[in-house]
Amino acid sequence: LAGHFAATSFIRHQQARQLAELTEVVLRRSEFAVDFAAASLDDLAGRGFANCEPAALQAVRLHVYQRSAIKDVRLVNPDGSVICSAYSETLEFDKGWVDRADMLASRDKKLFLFRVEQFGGDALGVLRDIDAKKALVAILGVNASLFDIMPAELRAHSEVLLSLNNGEKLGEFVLDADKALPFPTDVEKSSARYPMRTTIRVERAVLSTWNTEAYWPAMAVALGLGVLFGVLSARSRRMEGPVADLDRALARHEFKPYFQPIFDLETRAIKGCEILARWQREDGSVVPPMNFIPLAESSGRIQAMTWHLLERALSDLRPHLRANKDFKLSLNVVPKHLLSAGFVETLRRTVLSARVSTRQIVVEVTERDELDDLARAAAVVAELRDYGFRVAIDDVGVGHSGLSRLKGLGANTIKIDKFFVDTITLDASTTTIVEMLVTLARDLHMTVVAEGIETEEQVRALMACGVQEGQGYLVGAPLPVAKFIELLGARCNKGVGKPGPVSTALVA
Ligand SMILES: Nc1nc2c(ncn2[C@@H]2O[C@@H]3COP(=O)(O)O[C@H]4[C@@H](O)[C@H](n5cnc6c(=O)[nH]c(N)nc65)O[C@@H]4COP(=O)(O)O[C@H]3[C@H]2O)c(=O)[nH]1
Repeated sequence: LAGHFAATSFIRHQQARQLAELTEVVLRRSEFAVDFAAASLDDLAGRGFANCEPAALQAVRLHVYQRSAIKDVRLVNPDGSVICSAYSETLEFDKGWVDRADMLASRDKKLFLFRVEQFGGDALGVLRDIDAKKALVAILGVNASLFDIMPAELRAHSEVLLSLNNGEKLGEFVLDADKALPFPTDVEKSSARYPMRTTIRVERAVLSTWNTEAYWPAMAVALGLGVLFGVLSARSRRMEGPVADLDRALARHEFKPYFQPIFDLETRAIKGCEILARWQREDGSVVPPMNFIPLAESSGRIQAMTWHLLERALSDLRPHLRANKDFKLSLNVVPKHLLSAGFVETLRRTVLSARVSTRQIVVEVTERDELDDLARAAAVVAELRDYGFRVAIDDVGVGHSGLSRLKGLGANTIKIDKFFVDTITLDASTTTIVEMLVTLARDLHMTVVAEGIETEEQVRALMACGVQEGQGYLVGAPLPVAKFIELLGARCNKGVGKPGPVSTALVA
């Protein structure tokens, strides 16, 4: 009975977690769309197009044409009334245009959101103050496909909604709009940055069948856990702290750089690689980074580990880096380390003493944790770039920062998370997001790298969105140095320029 109870509550807990994650995804995508609109308006204002001159309006129309999510751009007075519109004919379709007083303020005090009713449908107005006399408004079609994320079993029994904090609906994904869901349960998340929230509404009855195939495994786990708990608690009394383990491993140089190729999607030429840490224990077992990076970070060991990995990687790949000056080596750096005193100087010294050009080193900063002090981070990025280093923002799209923050950072490259690559061939919503990212990257003169590419189909979909570089098992998993060099050699002998078949991929 205890096993049954544990298994059922495990499944309920899993379901609640999955629904909360899906709601979070919808919220992130919606924030992303607003970020995109705001960045587009900033770009127009920065280029001096916030006026009604025919040449400016023509430039704005071109801008709108290139961004399918943005339907129109208007110049407005401080009270919100329209001065002129990129597409003046759309003005007559407006069904009520709200005053400034009825627009909702964002955390960024120069950005307001409101609902626009157009063509009988809902759209989102994003107002950006330019100066005391004028503001720009982007009308954003909150594409229903942005929310097309529900698993197949739930699609017909759920709704995905986006609304403003005043309750007005901005967009929804519903299979049958005429049919209300019987006995729904709601999971809701509000944005911290924008006055809006997302809701996933699911028919309660389908939850009793969703994922219940996990019942017997969960039951087995529940029973097994009882035994394990006894064993573990006995063992933990004998165990030393895990931080001591880390220190010992550092002293014994057990942290090894593995290398994952970064390739040109069209030619499949290997343009560089990312260093990914592995802990190679004395007994030969290999521990993945997620099992020790968080601890290394919280215990302050991440800095020593990062420098060790870089030195080792530079020495492993020095002949290749010196022979091929276009080859780039990417290193993961956590925000805290990036902002620590002496980071740039130590990096420069380490790279120069290996006699490698700073131009070949890419500092990858993860965006998963919020970069609290954006101004300081931007100053460090500027200093790095002055010395010739390149800077990439990792995990874009799943992290905490908005695109406007990314823009302020001044990095060279955006890395699109595997999360988006996984679904790009499955749902239209991912394509919309990736297209937005690529457009924005192009505006900001940034390059885009997609992570976690496993299939040719994904390569084709990413290329169609304008992505040029990627990494993933399709060409190579993270490899120990000998295997990585073997892969580089095999590629050179084969000659690049033609897509490499999957058979040339190596696994660690
Ligand atoms: N299923 C699948 N997975 C793929 C594919 N291509 C790449 N991956 C995995 O995706 C992760 C990409 O690295 P990341 O986003 O930088 O994410 C990294 C990075 O954030 C962190 N990390 C790894 N090494 C270091 C390090 O030296 N320093 C720091 N600070 N973080 C590190 O740990 C994360 C996880 O690293 P890994 O486990 O090596 O996982 C790597 C890589 O092995 C694919 O086609 N399919």
